[in-house]
Amino acid sequence: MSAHNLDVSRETKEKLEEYVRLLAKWNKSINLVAPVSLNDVWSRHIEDSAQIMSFADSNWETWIDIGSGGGLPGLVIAILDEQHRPITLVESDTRKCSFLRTVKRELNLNVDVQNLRIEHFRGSAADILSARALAPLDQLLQFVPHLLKADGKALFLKGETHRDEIEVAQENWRFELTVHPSKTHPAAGILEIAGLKPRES
Ligand SMILES: C[S@@+](CC[C@H](N)C(=O)[O-])C[C@H]1O[C@@H](n2cnc3c(N)ncnc32)[C@H](O)[C@@H]1O
Repeated sequence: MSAHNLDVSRETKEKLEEYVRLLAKWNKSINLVAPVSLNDVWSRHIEDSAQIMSFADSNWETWIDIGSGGGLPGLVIAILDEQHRPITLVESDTRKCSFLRTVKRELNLNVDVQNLRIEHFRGSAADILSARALAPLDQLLQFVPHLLKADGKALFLKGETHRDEIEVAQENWRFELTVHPSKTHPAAGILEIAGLKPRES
């Protein structure tokens, strides 16, 4: 897999390639991704992040990515979105935020990097909320009422435990759920969640 397998414009391919170059460069001093995963960076990280775009309604106006780390999926979405709509990246680690701001500047991306814990974020709710490798679903859902509009959609990239996580979360929450199989990991899934309500005890 390389940027050349993605069906995007030449300019977008060049931005993705520059992002991958910066990720590999900064990863020598900050643990943005597991070093070994860089051997397969296009499939493990870029394609994995990019696949969630097709689950977002095309008319979304604002997007929040929480626990962005090295920008996965938030920066990949910002690069791929040819309408350059605003994306907020919430990340508590200051050094990772320096990386996110460097990529923003170098690639001229419409992202707002918020260096704080999600619990302290006081910005407006968004149409789309995303997270990858951040926390179990039950914990992620606690952030949704503050960060997602009532008619918005959450897209969570989950690993092989997602079925168990859904069962636990359903004890506390009611929600509309679609599980999309991951294109990059056979046991992984993308959880598309809407209409979240706390379950009454
Ligand atoms: C396992 S990493 C995943 C990073 C990225 N999403 C990815 O898939 O590579 C989790 C990230 O969430 C950040 N994080 C953890 N708890 C957070 C919180 N409460 N608020 C904001 N960021 C948080 C960590 O600093 C870390 O960068």
